[in-house]
Amino acid sequence: MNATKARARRGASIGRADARRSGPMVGVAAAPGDKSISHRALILGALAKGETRISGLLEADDVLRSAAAMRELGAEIERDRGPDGTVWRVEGATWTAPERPLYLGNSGTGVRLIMGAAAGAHVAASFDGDVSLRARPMGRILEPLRMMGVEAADREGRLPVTMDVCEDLKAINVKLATPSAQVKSAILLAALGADGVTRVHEPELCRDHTERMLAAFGASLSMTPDGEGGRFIEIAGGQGLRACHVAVPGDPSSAAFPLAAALITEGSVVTLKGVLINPLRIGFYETLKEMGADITFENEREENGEPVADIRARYSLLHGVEVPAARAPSMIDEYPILAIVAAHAHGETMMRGLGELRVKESDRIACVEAGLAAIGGDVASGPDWLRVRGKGPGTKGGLKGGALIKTHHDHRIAMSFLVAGLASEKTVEIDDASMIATSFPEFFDLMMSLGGDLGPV
Ligand SMILES: O=C(O)C1=C[C@@H](OP(=O)(O)O)[C@@H](O)[C@H](O)C1
Ligand SMILES: C=C(OP(=O)(O)O)C(=O)O
Repeated sequence: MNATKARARRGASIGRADARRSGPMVGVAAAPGDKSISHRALILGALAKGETRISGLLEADDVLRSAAAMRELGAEIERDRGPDGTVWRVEGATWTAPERPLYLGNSGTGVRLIMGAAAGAHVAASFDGDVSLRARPMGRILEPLRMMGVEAADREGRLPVTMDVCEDLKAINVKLATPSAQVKSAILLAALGADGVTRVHEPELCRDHTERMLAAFGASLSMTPDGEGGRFIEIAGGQGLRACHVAVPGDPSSAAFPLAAALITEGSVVTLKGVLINPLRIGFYETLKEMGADITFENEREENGEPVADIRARYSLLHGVEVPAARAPSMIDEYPILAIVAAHAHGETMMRGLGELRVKESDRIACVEAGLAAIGGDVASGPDWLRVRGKGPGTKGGLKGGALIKTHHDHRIAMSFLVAGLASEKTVEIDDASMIATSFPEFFDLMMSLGGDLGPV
């Protein structure tokens, strides 16, 4: 066993980790299941009549917390290993008030969608999370739920939150103030239990997995363009859901890390198979192509109502670009890794419309700026923008490395800076790799199988 493998074997429950200049990164790997779709499959399955079968579920901490919450609310959930792989079986139920607070760990998607679903299912519940989740805004969910009639106690718009039952939930007509699929989804899930037709105006389109999956579970909802790039979604209350089979595609947000590593380490060519290419999720890949990346979608196909492809990336000489604010919802989780790629491009990459990054697992604008500056990047930021000036790849450009990066309980910051280390002059170390398990538990194994020299220290 070589030294890299030996340190990987030290386990996934890890603190510090580091990454060294590596390459080439070469190989083909399956992308881990999509986190957004995995949460939704469990939640809708738990609400539906009958047995929902889920294949390809992402078995990461965030998703497993949602599964645990569904059990607490009354659903029966089993994990079976069959001849064709692992299948999760969810037997839906009439939800009942859980005995303890639902603890969603680090997961914004889990807590926000389940708050909406619990309101729609007419159950009382309390919600809590880790130190990062406790710092994130929940007013954006509580406000529409209160308009529907829910009474809830919170800690200045943050967790812990305790929601009462509202038997006569009212349909509402709302315009989303922030382009957030989590807010939109919470409202749609609550609307299932409301009296009348709820109408959500989404001025900027964001991921539509809830809408697609509600339709797959037999709900009727309508989507109408607003004539200005957004749309109206209408859904009537009182609809029951019917169990179905969900095949979870690969996560484009996770695939971004090995593919970005290939783009910035000389001689690399990496393919990630079965990645979701829903148009509302692929802003990162569009941006990379504009930067001159040799990145291709191969074998495009439709699986279970979502478009997927195998994505291949080759080491490329990149140039900086202006990333328009309008693209932010379709690549909202990919800015940290884009900033690392941009540091290896020639010239300036300007990213605008990033206000939402301030309220993710960490303040991602601040974390990226501090981290990149510590490893020799030329970076600046404003309230909702980030600018990276790259010096080009390789030994004359690239990043110096040689620093310990603070990850602030944020998996995407952790993975982004480990990828940076693969193409830096000196080792890049991160203070805490444990959060990587919230979205991408196989990260170290997959990156090492492609040739990356990284792991726990
Ligand atoms: O709906 C979802 O599954 C998600 C929506 C996004 O959050 P917002 O809707 O708050 O932007 C994204 O950042 C998160 O990782 C997953
Ligand atoms: C923001 C993220 O997730 P969540 O909001 O579910 O915590 C993410 O995965 O980058």
